[in-house]
Amino acid sequence: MGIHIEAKDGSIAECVLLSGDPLRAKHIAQTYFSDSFCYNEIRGMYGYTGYWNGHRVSVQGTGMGMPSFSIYAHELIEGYGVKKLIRVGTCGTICERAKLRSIVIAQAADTDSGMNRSRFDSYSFAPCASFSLLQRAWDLAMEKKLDAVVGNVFTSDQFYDGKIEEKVAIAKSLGALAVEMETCELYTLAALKKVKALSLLTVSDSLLTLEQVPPLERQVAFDEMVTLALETFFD
Ligand SMILES: O=P(O)(O)O[C@H]1O[C@H](CO)[C@@H](O)[C@H]1O
Ligand SMILES: O=c1cc[nH]c(=O)[nH]1
Repeated sequence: MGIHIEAKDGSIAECVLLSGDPLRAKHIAQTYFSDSFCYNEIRGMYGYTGYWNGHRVSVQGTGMGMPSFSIYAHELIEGYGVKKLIRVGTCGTICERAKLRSIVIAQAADTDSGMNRSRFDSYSFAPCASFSLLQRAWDLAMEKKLDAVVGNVFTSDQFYDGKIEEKVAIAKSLGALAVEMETCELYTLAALKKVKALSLLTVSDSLLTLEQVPPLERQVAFDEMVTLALETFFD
């Protein structure tokens, strides 16, 4: 039992899906898992364990931004022995290749966050996906002919950022595909704690055209990404 997760020992699977929105986590458990139960309600940050195609799996809400995400990922790994984590999130596209509802498979993450400067001082760590998960997700996405792209993302510290246009221009010029708020911390914690991690992101809006998917779809939809994540764990 941790400060933010009240699950009993042994009640969280080794493979965990991570969603910023706790209601997306609830929806995933209700839609994809059999025999599921809710192991966490602290702060309304739902976590569920169940079975997918006979495999034991969990899903946990993380909240938005690296500090919130970090608390849940830390407690899952240190307190409950979680070994593989796949984020199933949303992102804003900043490139022509990723359209609304495309899946972005995050190979690595740029950031404007100060968290890794605080951790590593002048050492500039490169947060990147676990290659085995990345390769499997990519191969599956191609096999299934999904509208998926692989590349870097920009993990931003602020959603409403007065300097977002300048930052996106830099990120875009360096080849980043999309903006979101957690992947850098996921990949950093995975390296520090020797676990495997991948970030899959469905494009919910465009910073280029300002199009958006409707809010309910952002909360519950994105079936292709969730199925891809589960198949990546258990292929
Ligand atoms: O949909 P989630 O997983 O929350 O991800 C994205 O959406 C939130 C911003 O609206 C941030 O957490 C960002 O990373
Ligand atoms: O962080 C995020 C997530 C979705 N869309 C954005 O523009 N930013």
